[in-house]
Amino acid sequence: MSAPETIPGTPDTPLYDRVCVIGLGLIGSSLLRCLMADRGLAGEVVACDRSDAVCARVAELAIADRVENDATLAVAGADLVVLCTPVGAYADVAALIGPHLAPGSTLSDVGSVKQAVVRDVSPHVPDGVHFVPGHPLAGTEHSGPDAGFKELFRGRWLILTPPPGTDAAAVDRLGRLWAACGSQIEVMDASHHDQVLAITSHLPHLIAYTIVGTATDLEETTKSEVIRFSASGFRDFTRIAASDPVMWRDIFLNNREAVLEMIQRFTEDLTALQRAIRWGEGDKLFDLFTRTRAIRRSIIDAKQA
Ligand SMILES: NC(=O)C1=CN([C@@H]2O[C@H](COP(=O)(O)OP(=O)(O)OC[C@H]3O[C@@H](n4cnc5c(N)ncnc54)[C@H](O)[C@@H]3O)[C@@H](O)[C@H]2O)C=CC1
Ligand SMILES: O=C(O)C(=O)Cc1ccc(O)cc1
Repeated sequence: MSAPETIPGTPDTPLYDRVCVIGLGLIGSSLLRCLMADRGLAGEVVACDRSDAVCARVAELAIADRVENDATLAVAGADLVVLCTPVGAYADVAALIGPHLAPGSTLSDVGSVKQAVVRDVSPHVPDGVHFVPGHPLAGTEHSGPDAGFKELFRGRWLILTPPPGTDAAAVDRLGRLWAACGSQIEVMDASHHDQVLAITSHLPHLIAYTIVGTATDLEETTKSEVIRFSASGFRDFTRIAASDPVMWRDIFLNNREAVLEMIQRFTEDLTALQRAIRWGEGDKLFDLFTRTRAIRRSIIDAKQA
């Protein structure tokens, strides 16, 4: 699906009458900021988090019309509810809010995995509520409501994974909301999403956690040198390895099959490189590094096109 050309809504006739965002960290608070900046998207913006401190901070930042600590009250009368908690909390949150979702409303999310989300949330979605899972391919290593910003989704992909048979109008309407936040929309099935994200996002994060963990386990003197002299390669890994531990624990536990398959393939390729280094097979190293450089260049070219 390409970005729709129609104007998403106006303050008089907004795209959704009431949008409720549950989980007010980096992603939830960025979405709130987008909704508050464009009053054609939501007539009323309701924010909900289980943490009193987070609710208080969101009220202070004034990035919602109303802040609710109780999710059952927060979702009442909303025609769009977006789950923005770590995915490990989805089953509990869905069980809690399911009976309170308005008929005809849409339930969505921003979770980094999609098959487990369908597994955990679908059983709690009442008949007549449209369930349209989503994933913005946009983020940082920071967490919490202060980390969010309204430009986060600009120029980034937003993947929707509606289960077969989902109402097309509900999918289109949600796509228009994200397009208005600056995202480019793609629709795919949940299992394909999880395969693609396992190699493009989940494995890179696992490698970063591993490298930084390995450096941390080095003896004290070497460790302090690593920190002191860390060049850009290692520094990039430390940025990614600073990502939220709860969120990433939940991602790996909930995309187990695809991640394990990618680890297997990666391990085999790493072993091949290990052999090439051991036996001085410079051609093999050169050939691989030449191919990977071409991939990097094609990504940059595609971005500039
Ligand atoms: N951080 C990133 O770069 C990206 C994250 N995502 C997805 O977005 C979701 C949220 O991630 P972040 O915003 O980074 O997390 P975050 O850690 O910044 O915020 C999560 C918020 O959820 C709240 N929360 C946790 N359990 C809750 C519950 N049971 N009920 C109500 N609130 C609850 C926490 O109090 C916290 O305020 C995750 O599912 C993640 O996979 C998607 C794209 C990028
Ligand atoms: O900070 C980075 O480099 C990221 O990769 C952010 C990110 C984290 C999780 C996602 O599901 C999508 C994007």
